[in-house]
Amino acid sequence: MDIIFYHPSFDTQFWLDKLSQALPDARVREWKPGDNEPADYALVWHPPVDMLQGRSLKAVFALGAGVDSILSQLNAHPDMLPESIPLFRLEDTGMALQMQEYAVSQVLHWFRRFDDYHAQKQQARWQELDEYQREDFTIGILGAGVLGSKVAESLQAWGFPLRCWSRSRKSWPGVQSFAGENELGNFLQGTRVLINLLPNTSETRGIINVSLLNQLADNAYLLNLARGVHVVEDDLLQALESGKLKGAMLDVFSKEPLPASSPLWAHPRVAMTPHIAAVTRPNEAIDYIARTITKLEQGEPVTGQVDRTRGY
Ligand SMILES: NC(=O)C1=CN([C@@H]2O[C@H](COP(=O)(O)OP(=O)(O)OC[C@H]3O[C@@H](n4cnc5c(N)ncnc54)[C@H](OP(=O)(O)O)[C@@H]3O)[C@@H](O)[C@H]2O)C=CC1
Ligand SMILES: O=CC(=O)O
Repeated sequence: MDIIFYHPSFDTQFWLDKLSQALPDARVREWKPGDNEPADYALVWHPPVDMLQGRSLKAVFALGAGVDSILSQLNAHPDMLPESIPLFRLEDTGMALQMQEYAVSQVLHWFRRFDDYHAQKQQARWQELDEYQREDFTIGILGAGVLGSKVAESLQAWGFPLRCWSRSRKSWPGVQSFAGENELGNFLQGTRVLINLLPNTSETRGIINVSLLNQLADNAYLLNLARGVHVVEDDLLQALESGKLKGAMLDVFSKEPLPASSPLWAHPRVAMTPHIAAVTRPNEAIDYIARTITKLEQGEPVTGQVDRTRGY
């Protein structure tokens, strides 16, 4: 079996060595421009179109959880990957724990008013503030998939009221489930901390806009862990100015790296990280890919296949 690998920034040799160890019968090689030799599987992130075009592959694996970039490439070049070739993505493979760490630490930061205490420190001000109450700190998670479900689980341990919003209804103990567009308004009403873990699709792009933000509880917080294009950045700034939003923590931006001219950099109530909320962990990812390829070869059922019509 032949496997081709392409990632613009990973340590390719490390991946080739580890993949060869995990799949000893496979010949694994880095794809380079001009390589038209046959291959059975392709492991990719932001692949050049000619890497995949015209190949009769058994499957393609995206080396991340979100497949928005490869699906948008496919929109522009539908012949790059015919529908008959399944596309897989990474399901968790170590990302859920990272998302849990990020979400729990940020929610507790806001709940314990460390943002306010930090602002007071800037003014050398020693003043005890009123404590927030858990019952006023309802957390709403947009997206109740692999990562959203794990984030909900970790926040449950802290006793916050929890709710989630997805396309299909969930029945998770202790989490109120809202499903579909018709229930989005009820989901937002009373939500104090909004955590975004939606995929980037034509239905979700721009979803965090002025109309959505206005439906949140007053003095709400936004934690965007999914994609920058979910948020209309001008509307976010407006909601911060009006006081509707007390703070925002952003890991992702509509343009990355965030341009130096963005007003988000200097905003005192916006914190940010450079798209590191959950990075691909090579060992776990290789383990998942090797297991999935082995099952595909044996005709066994697998998980992680992207529904290209749905967009995630
Ligand atoms: N910042 C970072 O470092 C990282 C960001 N990400 C982002 O996180 C996203 C989520 O990942 P993951 O949890 O694995 O994805 P999943 O596909 O497992 O979950 C997606 C969830 O979103 C819901 N959803 C999709 N479309 C809609 C819609 N139109 N209306 C309501 N709900 C919708 C789905 O509903 P249903 O359950 O009904 O299908 C599902 O619950 C990724 O797509 C990626 O963009 C991922 C990894 C790292
Ligand atoms: O943003 C990262 C991903 O895996 O998706």
